[in-house]
Amino acid sequence: MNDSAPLRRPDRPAVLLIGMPGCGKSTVGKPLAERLNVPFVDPDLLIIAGEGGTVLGDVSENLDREEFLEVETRYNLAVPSEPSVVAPGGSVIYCTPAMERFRTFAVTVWLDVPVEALEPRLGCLKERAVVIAPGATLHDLAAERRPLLEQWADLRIDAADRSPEALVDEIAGRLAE
Ligand SMILES: Nc1ncnc2c1ncn2[C@@H]1O[C@H](COP(=O)(O)OP(=O)(O)OP(=O)(O)O)[C@@H](O)[C@H]1O
Ligand SMILES: O=C(O)C1=C[C@@H](O)[C@@H](O)[C@H](O)C1
Ligand SMILES: [Mg+2]
Repeated sequence: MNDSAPLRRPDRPAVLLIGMPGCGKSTVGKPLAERLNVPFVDPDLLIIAGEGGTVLGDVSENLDREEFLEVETRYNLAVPSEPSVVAPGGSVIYCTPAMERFRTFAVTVWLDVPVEALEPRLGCLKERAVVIAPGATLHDLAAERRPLLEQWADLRIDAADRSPEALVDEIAGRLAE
């Protein structure tokens, strides 16, 4: 990731949002897609629809970590390589084959939100099926994921204390640079 490099990548028509669970990928992704006039894709919703259940926890409850990530990888590999805004679950950064494929057609934007702001946003981590080791805290998870987020991101957005509308403005502006 190089924060100062020009971002516009005409050969990459999609935008992939990454970040910690609850950072706002789904919330920001939808209006961003409207602004860019492209479809919005939330692979978590496709997983629920395809695997059955009403929340991701219904899908993950009988799967171990690796089995769940295999399911997540499979659904993310099936996202069309077309103009779109894609907002997968935060754990997509562990799905290396899917991330490598996204890199061929999407600019990856990391919504960076501090743990203190995430805690009140996140309800039940189990219902959300957050991929977190037993006994680990959100701080532990953020420390584990930060290097991966840095590795995959083309652009990091400081998304603390900012409305979804303000984030859409900033991301759309950076994409147009
Ligand atoms: N910029 C923001 N300001 C305040 N609250 C926000 C903001 N973005 C999202 N939220 C709230 O945070 C919660 C989680 O947001 P969201 O579901 O979009 O996160 P996510 O990044 O998609 O998480 P996941 O990785 O679990 O899919 C929601 O209740 C949403 O309303
Ligand atoms: O960041 C995470 O670990 C996750 C976030 C959820 O939205 C889901 O995508 C998934 O169950 C895991
Ligand atoms: Mg989401």
